[in-house]
Amino acid sequence: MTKLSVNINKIATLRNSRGGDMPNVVQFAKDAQRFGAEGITIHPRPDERHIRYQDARDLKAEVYTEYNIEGNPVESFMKLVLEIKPTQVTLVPDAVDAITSNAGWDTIKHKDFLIDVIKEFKQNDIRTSIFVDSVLEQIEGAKATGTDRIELYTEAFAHQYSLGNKDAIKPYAESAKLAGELGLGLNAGHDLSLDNIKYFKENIPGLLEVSIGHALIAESLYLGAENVIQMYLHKLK
Ligand SMILES: CC(=O)[C@@H](O)[C@H](O)COP(=O)(O)O
Ligand SMILES: NCC(=O)COP(=O)(O)O
Repeated sequence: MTKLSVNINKIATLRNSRGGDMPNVVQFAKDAQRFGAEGITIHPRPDERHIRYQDARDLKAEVYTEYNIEGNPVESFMKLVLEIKPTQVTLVPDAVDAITSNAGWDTIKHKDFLIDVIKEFKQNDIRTSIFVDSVLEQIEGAKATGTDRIELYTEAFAHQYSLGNKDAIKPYAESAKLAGELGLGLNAGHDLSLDNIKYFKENIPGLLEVSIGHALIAESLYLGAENVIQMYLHKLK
């Protein structure tokens, strides 16, 4: 069974574009859970251009499924996560100016840093996951940090799959196998979508959780547009 955690960063991005409170991110999280989401993911960035630190606090009371907070463990992020104590923290090595996440950790180079950070979260009963590329040495390096889980960075798979290259799944399947042998829990995310999720799931053993945001929100807009346009037309009759 693979859990679906809905990433609601895009809801905050849409809200921020007008400066008001529409759509309301807490209400969206409540509704997403009512619709069946098994987790809510947010990724607060230091410049708060998507989800804000205060959103992260406001969501705490309403997320009764798995609450997953992703981000680079800079001081302000560490403080926020330790204050909120979500179900899971996913560590992502984002540059401050990255448009979106674009690489996994170098778990070998940053081993000592990751060991310290992971220890602190685990001492506070927060499950840890680290964002990694599908490279076997990096999965072994992740094991050495003491993390509970890894999250496979799936952007390359999603891109290649969209071009028809189904073999792009191979490094992910090998990484998943190794993670299972090492006793690491397995999550995945980035650019997963209605197009590629079934194939990904079918080929990745032991997949515990996927976090999906960008495509899920875009698909929701598109699949909902006909209904909403019809509702406007009806009210304008
Ligand atoms: C960690 C990851 O894979 C990203 O997809 C991220 O969570 C998305 O964040 P943005 O919505 O800020 O691009
Ligand atoms: N961890 C990945 C995530 O939360 C969502 O990524 P995306 O679907 O917005 O690319």
